[in-house]
Amino acid sequence: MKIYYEDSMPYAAEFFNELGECQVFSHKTVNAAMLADADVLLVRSTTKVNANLLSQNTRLQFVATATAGTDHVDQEYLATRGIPFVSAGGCNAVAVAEYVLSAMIVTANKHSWQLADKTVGIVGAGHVGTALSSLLTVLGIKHKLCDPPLADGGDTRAFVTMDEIMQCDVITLHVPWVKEGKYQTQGMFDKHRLKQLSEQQLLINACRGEVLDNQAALELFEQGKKLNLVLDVWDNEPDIKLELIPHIALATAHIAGHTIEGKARGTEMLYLALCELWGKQADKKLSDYLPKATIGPLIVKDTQDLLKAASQLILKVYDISEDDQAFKKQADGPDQFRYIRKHYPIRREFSAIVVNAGNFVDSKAIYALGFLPL
Ligand SMILES: NC(=O)c1ccc[n+]([C@@H]2O[C@H](COP(=O)([O-])OP(=O)(O)OC[C@H]3O[C@@H](n4cnc5c(N)ncnc54)[C@H](O)[C@@H]3O)[C@@H](O)[C@H]2O)c1
Ligand SMILES: O=C(O)[C@H](O)[C@H](O)COP(=O)(O)O
Repeated sequence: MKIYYEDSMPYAAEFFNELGECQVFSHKTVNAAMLADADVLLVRSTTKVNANLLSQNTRLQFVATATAGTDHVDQEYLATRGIPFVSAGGCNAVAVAEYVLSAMIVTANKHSWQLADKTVGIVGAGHVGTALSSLLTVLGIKHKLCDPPLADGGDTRAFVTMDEIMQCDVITLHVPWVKEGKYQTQGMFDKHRLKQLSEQQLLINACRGEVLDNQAALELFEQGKKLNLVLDVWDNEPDIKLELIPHIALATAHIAGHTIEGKARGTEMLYLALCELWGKQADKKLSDYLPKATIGPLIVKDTQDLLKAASQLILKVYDISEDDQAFKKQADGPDQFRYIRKHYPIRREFSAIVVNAGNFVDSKAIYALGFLPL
């Protein structure tokens, strides 16, 4: 069996080499002829899987993406050919939730906000929204969820409307890119919604660029509107609107989910799916491959205030302002956008970091954020 996988999938050789004959490709050069003899195609979000790419292949029996988002895959087309498709929903939910926390802490420090007094509006209560909600609950930060598809489907959590979300101090977007229909998300934050935001609010987009109208944001900034935006994702990546970057409070290159764990979990999920499809015993696991963290053990300095103590720890593990500075310095076109993503430094999740909570008044809460006890 020939297994083709994208070169940006960590540990793909370790997971797939024994399952078949592996071929590695880059999204920049992959084409229909190259994939003509593939039995299995494994991608990340940078490879567009469609009729054109698969036009010379008649033997594919499995396509999968090691990502949460699936907008780069023409699933209708795969269905017409009866090719099963799997995605890695949830693989990087914790990474994105930790990214959002870092963005909130950096913003709070910059503007002397007390996060304990703020309310966070989470749009999209799937894997990422739920992971973020859990972290905010541990930290005692008030938050609201908006997810009409889940509400309509019988999810019993308390949901609010978008109008209520618009009143929140922090609004963070975790929806798929849906181009049309009842639950359309494309252009969800259009000029009308962006205009309603005040300088006191923070809007974070770490889902898909097309959910927030980038052109409208640029026009508002150019008219003098003050908006507090954190953007990890951009309209039309990698060829993004460079003029928008200087206006963005924290700007990053679609790396919110790029912890080692987040990316590698995606690979592991596809390995498990392929083993299941072929009725093979899965005998490999991610924990055998992940390196030990180079940070830590960290020590909790503050002994009383959970938010203060947690914020210090979180910024030691992941300080988004470092990514923001590097991005603003380097991003000058599509090649550079790709380069920054491909050469993203090693980032770990809280679960890889040992913390000595010492005499801290609420050590259970520290470990509930995911950190490892000493
Ligand atoms: N920046 C990154 O690195 C990164 C990482 C992971 C995911 N993502 C993006 O974030 C999205 C969410 O990830 P996830 O793993 O939580 O996906 P998910 O599918 O688990 O959750 C998405 C949620 O959005 C809800 N939703 C759909 N339409 C909606 C609407 N109109 N209004 C409100 N809610 C709506 C769905 O019901 C679902 O619960 C992904 O689709 C992907 O595009 C980006
Ligand atoms: O949808 C996802 O899972 C994320 O956007 C993911 O982080 C994209 O990363 P990429 O596949 O582009 O490396």
